[in-house]
Amino acid sequence: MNNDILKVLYSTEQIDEACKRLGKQIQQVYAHKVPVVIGVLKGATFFMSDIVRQADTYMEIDFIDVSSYHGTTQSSGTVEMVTDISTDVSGRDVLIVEDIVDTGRTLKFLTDKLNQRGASSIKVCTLLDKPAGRQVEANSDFIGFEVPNEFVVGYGLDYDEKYRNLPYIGVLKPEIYTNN
Ligand SMILES: O=P(O)(O)OC[C@H]1O[C@H](OP(=O)(O)OP(=O)(O)O)[C@H](O)[C@@H]1O
Ligand code: HPA
Ligand SMILES: [Mg+2]
Repeated sequence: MNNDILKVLYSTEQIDEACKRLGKQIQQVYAHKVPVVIGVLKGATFFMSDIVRQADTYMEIDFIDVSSYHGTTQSSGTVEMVTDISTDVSGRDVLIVEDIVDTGRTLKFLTDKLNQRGASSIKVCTLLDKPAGRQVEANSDFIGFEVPNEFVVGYGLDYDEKYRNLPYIGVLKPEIYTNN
């Protein structure tokens, strides 16, 4: 699997540092609240589990599974809900935890839905922000790294459902895409 990587963008150590930094920011912002922290499956699996343990503050956690890339490097343009949260977010402070904001469609879908359900505040923490990919407006409150306009894999991010278990974030060799 490692042989498929062209270059590493963010090492395990850099990701750990970003999680510590963002966790402390979240701890401060929610010091006197009990937010519902929602991890967006599947990509944010590892980031979610790492970041919540860096914030020494009360919180509830939940997960939502949405999908729009379906194994490819291009957004289908339509965000589908696979599995919803079980928490009632009405009147609650919500923090969405994403692995990446690219076109912004997934984040818009989620913030629209949570607003409709009456969340009293919605903030967003994303490990990666790819502003060059943006198709719809989508802003994050806590950002780990701003990534260049390349398709990235690892630490939860997939290509064709694979590479999520790489402990770092990188770019695949071009032949991996062309051979698929
Ligand atoms: O800003 P966008 O262009 O909407 O892209 C960002 C979203 O796309 C990916 O999810 P994907 O649909 O691939 O599902 P997955 O997390 O299960 O891989 C990623 O994990 C984000 O949730
Ligand atoms: O660059 C990416 N990599 C993996 N999944 C993604 N989903 C949106 N952008 C990306
Ligand atoms: Mg994906």
